[in-house]
Amino acid sequence: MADLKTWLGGRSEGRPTKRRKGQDDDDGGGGGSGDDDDLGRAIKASKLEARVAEMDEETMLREAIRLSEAAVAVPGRPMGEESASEVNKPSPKKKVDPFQTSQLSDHTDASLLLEWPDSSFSSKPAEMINKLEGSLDLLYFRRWINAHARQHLRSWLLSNLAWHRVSYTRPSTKQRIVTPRFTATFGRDETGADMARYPVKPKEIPQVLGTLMKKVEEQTSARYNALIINYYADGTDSISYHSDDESFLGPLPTIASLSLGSSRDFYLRRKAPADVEIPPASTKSFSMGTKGHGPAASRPTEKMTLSDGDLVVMRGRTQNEWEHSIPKRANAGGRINITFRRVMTVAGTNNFQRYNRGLPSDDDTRVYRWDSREGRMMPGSGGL
Ligand SMILES: O=C(O)CCC(=O)C(=O)O
Ligand SMILES: [Fe+2]
Repeated sequence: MADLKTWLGGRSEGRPTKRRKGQDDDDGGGGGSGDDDDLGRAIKASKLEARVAEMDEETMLREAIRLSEAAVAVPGRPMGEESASEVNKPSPKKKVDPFQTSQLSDHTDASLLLEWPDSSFSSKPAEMINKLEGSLDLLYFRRWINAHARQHLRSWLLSNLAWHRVSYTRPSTKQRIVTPRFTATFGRDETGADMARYPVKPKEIPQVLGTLMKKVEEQTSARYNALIINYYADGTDSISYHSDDESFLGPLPTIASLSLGSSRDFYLRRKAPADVEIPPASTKSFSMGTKGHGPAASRPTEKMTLSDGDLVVMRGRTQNEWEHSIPKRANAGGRINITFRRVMTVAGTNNFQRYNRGLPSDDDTRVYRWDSREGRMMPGSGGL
């Protein structure tokens, strides 16, 4: 077993997690800033912020299911920044629509969204975030999309997309998982496979998103063919620690992630190298790849805040050696995140459909649409 100090500071090869996209959708929590010196302070702070960091895996799962069910039952907050005093108030009775989606849906600047002129984007060069000998390799374009364009994009997404709240029963534990966020998925088959090989046919990438994807490709020097769009209604929605390191994304996948709406913490945590033993998370029979308490809490972490318009690109060995998460928070309004990635196989695309759009056999096959009068997602029909 490698010495922990060496592991914290030194070179190591990561070990891919066994989680697939969307599996065990509890909340990771935990983490902190990346430098070893700051680690204790950061962990303490992050534990205060994310109470789930203290829970064992089983409790986290139960809590996640409870919270995500509550998030469906309780009206979510509309997107936009909120003052602290507004948080935890009962849902407002009057219509609150800070994105003015009702007004914009008729007046959405179609030419802006279809052509995406260069003036919609910041020309500032990316900040490069490189840690632990390049194992973490990020490009960070703050406020990449300008305010006008991102408002139109948000409105367009909310007005036009059909969203899913995927639920499924985990085969190993028979536990019912409700993913604590809404998702929409689009993709393009580039394998030339017979469409019969897709139990759920990938949805064609809408033109607005296809042209945006081209801009992201130019900016990030990579090619993509699959989009996962996440909508986090409020701070109870989250994505737990995971890596997008599935083999169908290729050996060193580049994943670009665009944020719209309320700011959220984005935590990255180094995986345990293959030669470091991680004690089990609890005495219960839960095993979640490299997740766990104890040494997990002392892994190098990097904490960022992703704000409206920010574009982050995870490159190189990042997915192999690090995990990332959006932890639950008390204070958060609505947020949309669009991830761009390149899926290489039919099985990969089917995996995305499974974990982001559900299957006809799932409990909840409802489609959700944004209701601008209610200011939240409601079961509905239609949409892209
Ligand atoms: O919401 C985010 O910023 C992260 C989403 C993510 O990690 C994913 O969809 O794989
Ligand atoms: Fe991810």
